Amino acid sequence: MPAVAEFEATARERLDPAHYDYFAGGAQEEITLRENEEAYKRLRLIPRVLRGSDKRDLSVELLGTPSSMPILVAPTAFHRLAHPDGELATARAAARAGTIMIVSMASTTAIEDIAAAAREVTPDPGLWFQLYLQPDLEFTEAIVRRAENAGVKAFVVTVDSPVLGRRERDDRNAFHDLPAGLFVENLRNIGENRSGGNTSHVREIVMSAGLNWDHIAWLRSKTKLPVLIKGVLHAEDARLAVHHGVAGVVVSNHGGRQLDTVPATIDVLPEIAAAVGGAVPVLLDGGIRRGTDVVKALALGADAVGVGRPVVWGLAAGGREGVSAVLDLLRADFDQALALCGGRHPADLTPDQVRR
Ligand SMILES: Cc1cc2nc3c(=O)[nH]c(=O)nc-3n(C[C@H](O)[C@H](O)[C@H](O)COP(=O)(O)O)c2cc1C
Ligand SMILES: CC(C)CC(=O)C(=O)O
Repeated sequence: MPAVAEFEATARERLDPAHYDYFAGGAQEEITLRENEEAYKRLRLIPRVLRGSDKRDLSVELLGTPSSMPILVAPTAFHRLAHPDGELATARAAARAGTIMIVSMASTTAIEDIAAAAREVTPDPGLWFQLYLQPDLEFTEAIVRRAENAGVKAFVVTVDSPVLGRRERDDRNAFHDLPAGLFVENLRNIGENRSGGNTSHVREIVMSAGLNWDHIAWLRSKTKLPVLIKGVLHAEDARLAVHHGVAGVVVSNHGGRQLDTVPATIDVLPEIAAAVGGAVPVLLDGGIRRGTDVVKALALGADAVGVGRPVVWGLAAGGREGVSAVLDLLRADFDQALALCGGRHPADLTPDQVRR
């Protein structure tokens, strides 16, 4: 079974170089981008023995959503740049794998169509929706309603993007707009009354540096669904998140695409897990490429991990089949690493099994 790196190599051959750079790249010198993967290579695993690790069960439940494994599809934008089937292919593959797909608000397919594709595969797919809270709260609320009506089961608010990071590859390639015919479909036809009745109007996503905890309280007052925040790196922010009633925390540096030189997520996970103290689920993404990476993250306190680029590489390499192949590969790799560590279930892994 090919490794994630081989899917990346195939994707690179198939993609327009500017689009490959958009997916692959990080902010500025890409120190954090590299660090996310390098940090795992510095960690060593200590297996437990004679624990009867047959009959493994990889399934978890996160905030009421069951998942066949603790490996989720992290939200990534613009899947139709990677493959013509775009998010439809990703959603079908995630549904087939029985795992949660966190749909990016910046998807190039409407959430209703994504949900319909997933439902072709399974009646009750685990779809969550990532939000960039827009300064126009009425507009944001309309997106929230739209996603709820499509059947999403949680909202994941990205909080690491008060402004967009500077991606120098995109600057060099002058890649700043979607090609003709591709749109951020979730922002189509929302608030048309205020834009003069133009029904094909698609607004641009704006990053809002003005966001604060009151906006999280506002969102919680507008939806009964769990609200997670994504992009936490400071233990005090994790504590504040619990204090403010957030349902879950995603330890993320946006795959090294926002503030460069922040640490690898795996390196801040222990302090964040300690700060949260089990009050809410802790998820992590960034640099997960192997089953042993998943094992390390779970051992150090994550309830589940997200994969961003590996899914995009699978999509670009082979559409739905490619995404399925990547998810199957990560599942098999994790299952094997878990067995080798003496675990039967994700929760069996403990911090003493990881050494620096
Ligand atoms: C091409 C690309 C697009 C992304 N788009 C979004 C997005 O729309 N919303 C978001 O919250 N995070 C976005 N992210 C960040 C991912 O959710 C995730 O944090 C990151 O990809 C994890 O790192 P990995 O790619 O090493 O797995 C994006 C990442 C990439 C690579
Ligand atoms: C629309 C974008 C801002 C998507 C994103 O989060 C990213 O490219 O990292």
